[in-house]
Amino acid sequence: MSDSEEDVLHETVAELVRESDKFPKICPTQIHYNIGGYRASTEFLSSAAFRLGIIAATLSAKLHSQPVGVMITASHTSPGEHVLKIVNVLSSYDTQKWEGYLDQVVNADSADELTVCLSSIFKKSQMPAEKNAQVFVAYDTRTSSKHLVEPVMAAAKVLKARCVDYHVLSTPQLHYLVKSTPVYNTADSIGVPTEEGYFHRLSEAFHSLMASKHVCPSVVVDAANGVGAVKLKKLLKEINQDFLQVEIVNDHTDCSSELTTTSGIDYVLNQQRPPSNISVQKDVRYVSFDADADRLLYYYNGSHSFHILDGDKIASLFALYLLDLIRAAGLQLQVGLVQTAYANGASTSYVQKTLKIPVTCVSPGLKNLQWAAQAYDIGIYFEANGHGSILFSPSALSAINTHEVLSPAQFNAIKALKSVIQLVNPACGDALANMLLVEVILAYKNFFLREWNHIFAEIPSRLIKCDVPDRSIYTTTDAERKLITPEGLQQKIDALVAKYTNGRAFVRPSDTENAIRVYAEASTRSESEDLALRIVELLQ
Ligand SMILES: CC(=O)N[C@H]1[C@@H](OP(=O)(O)O)O[C@H](CO)[C@@H](O)[C@@H]1O
Ligand SMILES: [Mg+2]
Repeated sequence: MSDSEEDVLHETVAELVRESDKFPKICPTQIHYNIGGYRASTEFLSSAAFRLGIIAATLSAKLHSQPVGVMITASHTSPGEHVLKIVNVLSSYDTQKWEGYLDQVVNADSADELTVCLSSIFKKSQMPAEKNAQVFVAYDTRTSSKHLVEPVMAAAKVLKARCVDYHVLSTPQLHYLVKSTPVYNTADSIGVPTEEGYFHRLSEAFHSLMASKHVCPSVVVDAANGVGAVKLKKLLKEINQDFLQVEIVNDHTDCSSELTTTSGIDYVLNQQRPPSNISVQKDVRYVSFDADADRLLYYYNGSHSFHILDGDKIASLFALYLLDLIRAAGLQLQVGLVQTAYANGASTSYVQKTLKIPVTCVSPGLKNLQWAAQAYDIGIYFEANGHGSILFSPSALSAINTHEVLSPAQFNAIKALKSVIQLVNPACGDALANMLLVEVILAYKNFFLREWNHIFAEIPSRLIKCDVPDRSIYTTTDAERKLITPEGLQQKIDALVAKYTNGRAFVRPSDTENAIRVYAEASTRSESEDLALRIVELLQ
């Protein structure tokens, strides 16, 4: 670094540190960037947002002006809390290193510490030379979310980055905007980089896939009083009503209201019942989103019971459809499924034994699933909680785009594959896109939810969250399915599991909450419950 560059670096760091005084760090404890981003009380996050803005701009400069997104979302947090997430880049680019930088900067306590930290990071990344960084910010509908935009913008301004405030967006929309913005004019043209471009991409693909179907499904969507309500209404304006009828409930968009605690995916999954204000009618299908609209699940009332179609069922449905299309097109492409240990064992068996495609199990967290999905030509990845998408490798895209079609059936299959590529979100789970794809497949298969549900029967399972004083004593291996420490505990769990028919269980520390999660499967509901509770006793 030349002397003049050193001078610029010192000046910039000094200016950033001065500016950071406007967003003082008041959080008494350290916070860590984990698989869900930074999650903390809103009042603690304004300093984190400023410092995250610095890292976002630095990262963008390092990536030759590729935009870096900052999403401010309430997602599944309780009122008074927020999540700050770096969008897109951190799942693919030197994750550990940059997450480490982030934590150092965000947790620096004094001006001196911040100065040392920033100087070191800037030196390592050859900043702050004029590099035309770009930072895109967006927030969800929670009233307090937009207050965290200002600190991000302030940081970007000091670093002379181009900072765009996209206002209210769903998390997957911001991913789309970051991913579709051309850099170096070599955009792989996933679509026009505007919100309209996003809606157009979805509606065009959906219309093309539904064109030959003679059904008009009717769906009730619980938008969890989140951003999905606003965005789904916009999308529906572009969707031909002959193809899909949607009624939206829980569409209050200030999700600090009490209502979020009785709606949305997490409520439905944890309580195993519909949102409290929905009375589920027989033969109607229902969907719940989470508050930032990157996750979804379906449910319905059968003759005697309530059934949830979660991420495992959605992933299996996607696999079933893609295999059909690939076969019909006459393509040789390897489809694989990526899951976490929370995937129901029956879904893993179904995909491996019935669909005969490989399954990879990875640690929870979408970025882990996305990495693993890259190993396949077409990698379907889903967490049981409804978060997932499909990744098409560059060679799969090229094979599909250049395939020589020999019959009308092959032509139709290739056309459908191209539309699926257009429909799914290339960067993350997307409740809107995935709902449209589910509807396409149900129409194609002539399935109602019952038929879809019956592709396999879940092994009864139970998930329990245990609060513990110190989760750091729990360490794991094998995609977080086995405990290394506390010593001897895994052997005790194995001994318990062996006593149950179809028993499977694991214990892991949560990455996002100060808790331990216990998951158990066994042949009957009461046995899975019993196994989980006996493991909880072991922990205590
Ligand atoms: C059992 C479960 O649902 N775990 C969730 C949860 O992770 P934990 O590490 O279990 O807290 O939050 C993650 C981030 O949103 C998500 O990726 C993951 O699936
Ligand atoms: Mg979410």
